[in-house]
Amino acid sequence: MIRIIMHGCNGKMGQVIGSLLAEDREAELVAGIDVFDDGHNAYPVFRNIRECDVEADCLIDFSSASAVDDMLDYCVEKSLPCVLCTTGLREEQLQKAEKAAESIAVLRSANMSLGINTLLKLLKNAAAILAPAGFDMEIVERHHRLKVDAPSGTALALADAINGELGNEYNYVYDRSGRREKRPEKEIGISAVRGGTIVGDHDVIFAGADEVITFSHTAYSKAVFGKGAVQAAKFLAGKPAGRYNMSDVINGAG
Ligand SMILES: NC(=O)c1ccc[n+]([C@@H]2O[C@H](COP(=O)([O-])OP(=O)(O)OC[C@H]3O[C@@H](n4cnc5c(N)ncnc54)[C@H](O)[C@@H]3O)[C@@H](O)[C@H]2O)c1
Ligand SMILES: O=C(O)C1=N[C@H](C(=O)O)CCC1
Repeated sequence: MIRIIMHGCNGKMGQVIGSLLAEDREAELVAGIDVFDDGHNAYPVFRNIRECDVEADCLIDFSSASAVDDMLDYCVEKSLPCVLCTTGLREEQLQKAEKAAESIAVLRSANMSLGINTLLKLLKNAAAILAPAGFDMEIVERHHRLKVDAPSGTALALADAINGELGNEYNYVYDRSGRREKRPEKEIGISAVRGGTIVGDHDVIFAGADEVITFSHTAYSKAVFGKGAVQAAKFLAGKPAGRYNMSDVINGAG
């Protein structure tokens, strides 16, 4: 059995992971960490990660950006592989995750779904053909009203996949309201919509002269993220230090 610690266990994603692992024959939740706890979980919950003394093979994190620094310190100290799913991290935190990957296995992915990870690959081909032909690129994401970070980590990852393919020459534009000028060529517009219970929609629009091609991904339930995270934890347990991503899991690398 692979023993997993759930960081952010009483949040929406933490509870999804709990339900998935309750039915899993290969992995189990051995402890949870959350600042809020009403005692309803079937595993021990610690309000402070420093208090968690439970042995485990991997940690899954769906918490809050403000909780990620302590979580990374804990994983490094305990030599615990970490599936880092929280979004909205600052640049210094991304660097800290890179540094942690020098001593433990770290898999960071803004979106654990198979669909988005496939889209990340498809976009590279599309951008390589369409951008030189003069197509403008815009990303529109839509999420539930409780989401605190904007734009979504996924929207940024989609933009990075396109930009990386194009030599990182494009600027990201989040707000055009103060501008009075035509759209420059080398930009990727990223727009965020928040409302209701939308699980997560991403449209990547390539707009050319007289034609538009749109790649759309819709998550219909949070289970798509949860399944990917559990799959990633099983993959990461026992792996040597290094930075991993969802394509390693999907391709079954190593
Ligand atoms: N990578 C993905 O596929 C993916 C999918 C969904 C959500 N997310 C991201 O995961 C994060 C959590 O999402 P959610 O919808 O579950 O949010 P949520 O607000 O429902 O849950 C977060 C939980 O973390 C807890 N928390 C806050 N500070 C903490 C701390 N210091 N220590 C321990 N626990 C703490 C909160 O009490 C809460 O229970 C967000 O950043 C979200 O964008 C990523
Ligand atoms: O519900 C959320 O919050 C989500 N966050 C991730 C992001 O920011 O991209 C993935 C989709 C759901």
